[in-house]
Amino acid sequence: MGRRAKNKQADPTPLPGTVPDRSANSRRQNKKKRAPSAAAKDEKSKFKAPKGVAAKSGKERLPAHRRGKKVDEVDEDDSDLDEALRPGDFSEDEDEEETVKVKSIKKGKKAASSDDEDIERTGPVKQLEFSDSEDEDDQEGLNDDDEALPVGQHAFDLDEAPSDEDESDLEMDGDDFDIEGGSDDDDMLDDDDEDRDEEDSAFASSGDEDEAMVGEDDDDEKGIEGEDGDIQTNLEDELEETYTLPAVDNGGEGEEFEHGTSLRDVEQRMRWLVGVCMGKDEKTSKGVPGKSRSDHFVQLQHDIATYFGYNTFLVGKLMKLFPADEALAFFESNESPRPVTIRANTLRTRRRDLAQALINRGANLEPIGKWSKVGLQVFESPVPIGATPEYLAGHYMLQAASSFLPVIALAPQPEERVLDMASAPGGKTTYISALLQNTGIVFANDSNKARTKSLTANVHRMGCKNVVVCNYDAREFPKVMGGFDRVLLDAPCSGTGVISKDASVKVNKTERDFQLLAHLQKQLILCAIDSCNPNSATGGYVVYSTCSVTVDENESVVDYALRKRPHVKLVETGLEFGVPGFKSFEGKTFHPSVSLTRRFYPHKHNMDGFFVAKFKIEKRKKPSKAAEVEAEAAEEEQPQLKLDESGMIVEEEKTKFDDAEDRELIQESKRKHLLKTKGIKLNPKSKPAAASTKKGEDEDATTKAQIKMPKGKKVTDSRRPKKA
Ligand SMILES: C[S@@+](CC[C@H](N)C(=O)[O-])C[C@H]1O[C@@H](n2cnc3c(N)ncnc32)[C@H](O)[C@@H]1O
Repeated sequence: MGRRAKNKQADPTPLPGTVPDRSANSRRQNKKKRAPSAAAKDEKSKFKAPKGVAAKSGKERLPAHRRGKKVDEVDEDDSDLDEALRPGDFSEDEDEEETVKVKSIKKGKKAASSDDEDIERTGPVKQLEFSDSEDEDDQEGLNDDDEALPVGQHAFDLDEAPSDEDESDLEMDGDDFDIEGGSDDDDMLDDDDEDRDEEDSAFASSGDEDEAMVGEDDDDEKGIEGEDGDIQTNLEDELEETYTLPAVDNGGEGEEFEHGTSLRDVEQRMRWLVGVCMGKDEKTSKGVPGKSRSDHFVQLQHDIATYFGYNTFLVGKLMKLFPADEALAFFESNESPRPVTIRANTLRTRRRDLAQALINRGANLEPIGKWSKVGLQVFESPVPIGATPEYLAGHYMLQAASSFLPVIALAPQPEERVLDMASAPGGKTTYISALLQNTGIVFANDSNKARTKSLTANVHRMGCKNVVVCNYDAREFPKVMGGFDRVLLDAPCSGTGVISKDASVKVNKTERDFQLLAHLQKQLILCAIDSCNPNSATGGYVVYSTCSVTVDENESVVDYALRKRPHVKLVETGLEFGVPGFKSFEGKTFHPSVSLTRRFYPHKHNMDGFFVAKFKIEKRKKPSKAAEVEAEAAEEEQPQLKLDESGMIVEEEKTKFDDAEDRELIQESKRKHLLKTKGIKLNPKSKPAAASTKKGEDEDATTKAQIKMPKGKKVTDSRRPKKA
C-alpha cells in the first residue's frame, strides 16, 4: 500500500491569496468526496471514546477529526513532529526543521483511498514554465518592499489555485507555473453565504461539515433536500424532546453522562447546542425547556471538551473568542494538520528554481499565496522534504505559513541592525537575514542554550553571514545591547494557535500558566521596545508575535506596552489578511489602536493561530505624572519570574502588590533591585525608589547600552548572561 506524504492535507483548503472556488458545482463534488471510504468506515469500530462515554460501533459516526483523513496514513507518527516542534513547555514555534520530514510515498502508487482528492494530488506533475520577466521579480531580497504590499501590487511569479471555471484549463500567464491538483477550497470555513444561512436552525453549525454529516452514514438520519435547498430532517423534534444538559444538572462540574451516552450523542448534542446558542430568539431556537441559553452554553463547553479531548477550562477560555458556530469551526480545524509550507532561501536560490528542482523530484507543490513571493505549499513528495539535496544545501526552510507573517511585518531593510529576541530554531532569523541580503547584522538570541544549536545549524545551512547567535535571557536587553533599527519579539507562548501540532496543549494549560506567560511576555515586550533605537534613520520598529490566540498573551500585552511606554504607537502590520485584534475583551477596553494588530486563525486562514502587532518607537517624551503613576501601577501588578537554564519559567516570587500589607515587600524588592543593579545598599527603613527615579533608570539602560557591548562581554552561542 502506498503511503501518503505526511503533509497530505485533510482538507485542500487554499492558503490566503489563492483563488477560492465557491461554485455550487464544486461544492457538490466536494460533498461527494467527503463520503467516507471503506477504510474510514472500518476505522469507526476502532475509535475509542473518551472516559465516561460509551462508544458505539457499527453505524457510529466518527468524530470530525477522524472523518476528514485516513487515520492510518496521517496520524501514525505525529508524535515525532510534535516533539521536534515543541520541545519545551512553551510554544516554541514550528520551525524546528531539522527533524521535520514529509513522509515518502511510492511514486506512481496511489494511497489506499480512492477518493477524488487523492487522485488529483498524486496525478502527474507538469513542468514549470516561466516568463522572462520573472527573473527580477523573484529576487525577493532585492525587492523586499513588495513583501508588504497589498495583493496585486507586486509582480507575482507563480500561479494561484485554479478556480472552478478554469479547472480544465490550467493556463499559465507570463509568470506562472502550472501544477495539476491545485487547491480545492470547498471546505473554506469562512465560506459564508449558504453555510451561514443555517445558523438560525436548531441544527445550525459550521456549514459544510454539518451538511456532510447529515446523511453521511446513518440511514435513519438522512436528510432530504427541500426545494429551497435546505436540509430537512425528522430529527429536530425528536432530539429536542430527548436532549438533557447533564453538565448543568450536575452544577457545571465534571462530565456526567447518562448511561449509554455515546460519542455520537455528544456530537449531535454539541451541534444542536451550537444552534441553540446562536439562535437570535430563544423561543425559536428551541432549547431544553426551562433552561437558559447560558445553561446551553455551559453544556456546549462540556461537550466540546469531551468530543475534542480538551480540559473544560481551556475550552471556556477559547470559546470567549468566537461566536458558538465559529468556536466549533476553530476546534474542528485543530483536528487536521495545516499545510506543509517551505520558504525559498533567496540567499541561495530563487523560488522558481527551487520549485522546478522539487517538481523534478516528483513533489507536488504550488505557491503559498499572493502575499508571499518566497513561500511554496507542498502537497506531496515522494522524497522526504526535510532531506532533499536542496534542503541540505540550504535552498529552503521548512516553515509554517504563519511564521512568515511577523518577518513580513518587520520588513527589515538592507544594512540595518536587527534583534531577534527569541529566535531558536531560526525560521524567522534566517528570513530576516535573507531580506537584509546578508548585509547589516542580525543578533539572534534565545535563552535556551540547547535550542541555539539548531539555530546555529540553520544559520549555517542557509548561508546567513550576517547573523550573530547569542544566548541571553531576553529580559537582559537592552543592557546587553541596544540601539537596534528593528526588533522582533516572537514570544514564548501557550501555543493555543498550534494545537494541531501539539495536542498536549488541550489538557496541560491552567489559568496560572496563562498568567505567568502573560507576565513574561509583558516583561519581554518592554525590553524589546527599549532595545530599539527611536532615532533610527530607516527603522525604529518592534514586531511582537505569538502562536497563541488568547487575549491575555496578545492584545493585553500590547495594551500594557502602550500604557507603559507612552512614546510608542501601534502601526499597520502591512499584512494583507488577518482579522483585527480585539478592541475590548471581557469588560476590559484596550487602546483603540489595538485594532491595528492582526489575528490569524486555522479555521479562517488555514494556517496556525497567530498574532502580530507592529510598534513604531518614537523619541521619549517626558511622561506626565498620570502616565508615570499608571505605568508604575501596571508594573507592580506583575509577578517576578525567573527562568531556568533551559529558558523555562521556574519561579514566581510575588504576585500582587495591592494593599498595605504588601508595601514592605515592594520596598524589599526595590532594595534588592538597587543592590543588584547598582550596588547601592539601602537602609531597610529608607524610602523605596520614587517613580521618577525608576523612570530615569529605564532611560539610562536604553541610552547607555546603545550599540556597544558591555566591556568584557562576548557574544557567542554558548555564553550565559553573567549573573550579578
Ligand atoms: C516561539 S519560539 C521562537 C521561534 C523562533 N522565533 C523561530 O521563528 O524559529 C520562542 C522561543 O523563546 C525562547 N525563550 C523563552 N523565554 C525566553 C527568554 N526569557 N529570553 C529569550 N528567549 C526565550 C524559547 O527558548 C523559544 O525558543
